[in-house]
Amino acid sequence: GQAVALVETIRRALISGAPDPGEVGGPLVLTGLFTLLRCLFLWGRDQAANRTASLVQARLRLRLAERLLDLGPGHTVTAPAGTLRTTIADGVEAIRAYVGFYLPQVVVSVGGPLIIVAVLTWHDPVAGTITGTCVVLVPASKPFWRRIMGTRSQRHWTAYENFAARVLDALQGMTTLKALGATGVYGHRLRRDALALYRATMGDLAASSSVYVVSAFLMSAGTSLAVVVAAIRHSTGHLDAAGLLLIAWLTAEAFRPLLELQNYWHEGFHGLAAGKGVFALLDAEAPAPAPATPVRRRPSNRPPRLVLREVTFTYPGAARPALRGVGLVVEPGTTLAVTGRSGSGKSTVVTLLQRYLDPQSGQILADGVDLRDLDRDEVRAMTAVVAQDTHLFHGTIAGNLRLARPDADLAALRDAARRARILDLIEGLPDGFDTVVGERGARLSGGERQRIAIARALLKDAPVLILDEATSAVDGETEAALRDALGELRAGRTTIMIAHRLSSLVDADTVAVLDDGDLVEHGAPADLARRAGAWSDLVAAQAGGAR
Ligand SMILES: Nc1ncnc2c1ncn2[C@@H]1O[C@H](COP(=O)(O)OP(=O)(O)OP(=O)(O)O)[C@@H](O)[C@H]1O
Repeated sequence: GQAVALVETIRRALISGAPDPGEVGGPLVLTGLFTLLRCLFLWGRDQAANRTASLVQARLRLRLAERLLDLGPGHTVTAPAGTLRTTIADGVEAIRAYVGFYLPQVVVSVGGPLIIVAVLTWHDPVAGTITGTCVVLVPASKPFWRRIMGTRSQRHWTAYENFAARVLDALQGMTTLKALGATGVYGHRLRRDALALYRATMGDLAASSSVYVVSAFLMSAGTSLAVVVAAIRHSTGHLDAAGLLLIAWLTAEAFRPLLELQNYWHEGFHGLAAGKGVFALLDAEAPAPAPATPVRRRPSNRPPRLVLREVTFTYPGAARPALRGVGLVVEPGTTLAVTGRSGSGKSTVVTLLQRYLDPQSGQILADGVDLRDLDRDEVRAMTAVVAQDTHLFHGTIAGNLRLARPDADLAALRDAARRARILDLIEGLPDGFDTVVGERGARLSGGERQRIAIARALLKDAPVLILDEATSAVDGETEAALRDALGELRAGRTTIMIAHRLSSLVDADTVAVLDDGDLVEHGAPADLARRAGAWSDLVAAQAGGAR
């Protein structure tokens, strides 16, 4: 519209040689209106694109976060945290360009040129045919490029994910790397990954600039050809000067959306490559899927009787089972201690009890109900864990404690902290419960973090308690105090306690000794001590080690 009105203005003003303001005024106003309308449409397009892209991004992030939380730690057994981070942060960002700019531009690039070519053909069939042919040729060459671009973009994305995962790993393991003096070796790996990323990026860019050059050539050639032919037709009297002007303008306009699409092509392919990771995560099969019709265990706050019945579990990709036909019973309110050599399967018992993963065969029952049939929220609510490596989130101590019970008031927090023998320490800090603990609780010692975990478990007040090397990070004096706190925590709960140090198992009602995934001994500590079995061997080995 803009082109037609402007050419009409020029035709009336200059070409016809009669610049009558009355005659020129109409098309001139129309030109102004069309120009304004075009600006408004462009603004509207950008607004709509940005809004759509932001909405898609926000919803995708939300769904991915929900999915990740739903998949739980069982999923990270096979997917490195760095890759997941890249998928959620950068992958969704790349999809923004695909959804917000590339896809709308595809619509514009199909609709716009079609309309313009139709107007051109109606005006001058020869110019219309030439422009139409070139307009079709540009996208027709795309399938060939698509294959090359698709592979290159995927390679680039994979290299980017690897590099990002490596950097995150280095940041998380910085202390270990420094302590091992391995920063050089690791730096070398980082350099190798960075170089691979550089090569993949260059390959990707080379492919995309080749596409750009070929398409730009087709577009320029098409425009020039149409104008040259129109000029010839003008010289032979088939076309007037205004018609020539209109063809020159409209031909350029017909290619403009294609040129703009070209600019988004590269980003579009990044979005596609990133999309694979995003959709793979959304479609990932839950390692412990929710039951179709969940069963409720009532009353759910009563300590349950836990039974492991012939449980066999093999980690994905592992050559041999981590647990083989393990059968155990933990009576309500009693404590079972699980011990055994390193790698014997103790932590795997804990992982299965929390239902992060499901055993391939056998069952884990709580009051006779298979964990697989329980509502997953109930399984999570049923257990509190105090682990060897307590994770504290960046934030205040109160915030970390309230993760266990969001509605806990200060009095409840103080009570839990007192029972976990950590109240004095917290109140001695400059901001008390509002002290920020730093990322991963870096400002607190291992023992202090563990006591905060005990306070957290006390607040959660779950009927099943899992203690995974709970007193490993504290000195002898604190351990004695902690043992009291843990005794209090264990009261009235079904407890599974994992420990290497046999001294921390004396409070257990029963002991299970694992060896290489097999349950080799099971019974009361006093009975086991009388037998010359695996337990006695462990005691003897530890006594020897101590000596
Ligand atoms: N994510 C995993 N993928 C594959 N194999 C695993 C994985 N986690 C553990 N394993 C293997 O399963 C077996 C049991 O491991 P588990 O962590 O349960 O032992 P553990 O008795 O808790 O050891 P530790 O006392 O050293 O913590 C080991 O052989 C271990 O190598």
